[in-house]
Amino acid sequence: MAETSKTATLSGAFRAARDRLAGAGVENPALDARLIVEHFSGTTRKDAILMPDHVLGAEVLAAIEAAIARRTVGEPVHRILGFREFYGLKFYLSPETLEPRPDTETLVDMVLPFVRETAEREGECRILDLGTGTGAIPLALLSQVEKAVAVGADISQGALTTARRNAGELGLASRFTAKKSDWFAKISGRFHLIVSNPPYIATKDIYGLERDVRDFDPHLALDGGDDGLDPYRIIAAEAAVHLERGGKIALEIGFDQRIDVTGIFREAGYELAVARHDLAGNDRALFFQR
Ligand SMILES: C[S@@+](CC[C@H](N)C(=O)[O-])C[C@H]1O[C@@H](n2cnc3c(N)ncnc32)[C@H](O)[C@@H]1O
Repeated sequence: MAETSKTATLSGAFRAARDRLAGAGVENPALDARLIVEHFSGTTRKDAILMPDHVLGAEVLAAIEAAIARRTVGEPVHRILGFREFYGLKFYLSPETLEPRPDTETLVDMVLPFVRETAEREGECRILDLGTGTGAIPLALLSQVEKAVAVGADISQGALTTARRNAGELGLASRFTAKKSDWFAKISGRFHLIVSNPPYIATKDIYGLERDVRDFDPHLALDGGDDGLDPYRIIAAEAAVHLERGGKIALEIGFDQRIDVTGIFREAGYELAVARHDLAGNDRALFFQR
């Protein structure tokens, strides 16, 4: 990164970073260079256009250099920045949290009308998110529906600390409770909506995943057991006593799991009400009712 160290302007730092990432074979070098340079220099896209000759100090250049070095060896750009945007909101990450993915916005879009209608009709909508990670799903819903409240459950204490932080940063802490629980084990009460993006990769497939997922997302967030379906079986078997009358269950699934997951929930007495594709056209979200 010697070139960046010598280059003290905003545009120079960006070019050097982009060229370094391109040389290392990073997939979107210009985008990642921009995210890194902007973040560590505290500048915006507008600054890059309006003041390309803005001089960056030695400390900023050193931080950019360190970040570029991490990116060249495969660390995902949002892990380096420490946050990722989801549903237009900023979510801080930690080693214990999955990076929330754009595909999961499909799930939020699918359930949002139900959350709004329930909140209007009942005066509130109580949501339980199983395996909450950063809190991305329930916090996105709370940001859209003022009369909604949520419990975000996770078995990982580190994830819950991050989810609590995100709720606070987003001004949603008064309507969000982070709860340590092995699925339903410590959950009490009934909810209008149970939502989950559980770990759904078969154990044997984890080592074949893309390196940025396999090496940087926590395996606890990925591993769904022998066939990837264990969490769905638990949720299908135990959800009923936690659902309000007319309550629904919404799940993210792997691209090839629609038939299996629908079968698991049918056997437990649910019918598939809605199925949604993600932006790539893959099956991604299922909505069940009794
Ligand atoms: C695929 S990640 C989803 C994270 C977040 N909901 C999202 O969509 O970005 C699955 C989450 O389930 C949690 N998890 C794994 N096993 C669990 C269990 N037995 N009980 C509760 N949560 C669990 C993981 O810690 C992880 O946060």
